[in-house]
Amino acid sequence: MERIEHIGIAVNSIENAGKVYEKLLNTPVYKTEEVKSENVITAFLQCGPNKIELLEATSEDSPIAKFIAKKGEGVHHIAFEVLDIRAEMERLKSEGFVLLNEEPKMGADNKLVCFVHPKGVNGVLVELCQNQDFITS
Ligand SMILES: CC[C@@H](C(=O)O)C(=O)SCCNC(=O)CCNC(=O)[C@H](O)C(C)(C)COP(=O)(O)OP(=O)(O)OC[C@H]1O[C@@H](n2cnc3c(N)ncnc32)[C@H](O)[C@@H]1OP(=O)(O)O
Ligand SMILES: [Co+2]
Repeated sequence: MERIEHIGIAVNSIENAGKVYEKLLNTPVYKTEEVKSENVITAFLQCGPNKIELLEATSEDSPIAKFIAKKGEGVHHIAFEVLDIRAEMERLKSEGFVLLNEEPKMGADNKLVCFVHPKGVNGVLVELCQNQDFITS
């Protein structure tokens, strides 16, 4: 794992939360993107070397809608940057972690992503993400 790439925050409204985080971090939302496969709209703000990813559900069966219904708005996941996502997925599987997708899938910001079940990580949903530029195979 290289570094924390982003922290994902589940919000009811990207528009409203975007304004709050722009004030908090004193920097503008630099990108918004819909990720249809996850049923979310995302908005990104840079915070030093890391990013904050705001996530709004686009449907009731979105993981974000389910999370907010249970726990309310708040920190949803921590994403770690990896150089070789497939190798890291194999390593985590061999360590007994439960992966939520068998193959890397496309996330926001041109990244390949994989999620690790929160039950095995002390209640924290973990995302692995690899910049597409790092793909070697
Ligand atoms: C935009 C793309 C990408 C990026 O590029 O950055 C993203 O970040 S997408 C983010 C949204 N996508 C995901 O979260 C995908 C992975 N998540 C899942 O597969 C599911 O949400 C889940 C984690 C497997 C939970 O789904 P499910 O089992 O259907 O929901 P439940 O509500 O029944 O939860 C079971 C259990 O897990 C706890 N839970 C759920 N979400 C979280 C969470 N984010 N952090 C911590 N714990 C979580 C939930 O509370 C339940 O616990 P118990 O009640 O104790 O059983
Ligand atoms: Co994320």
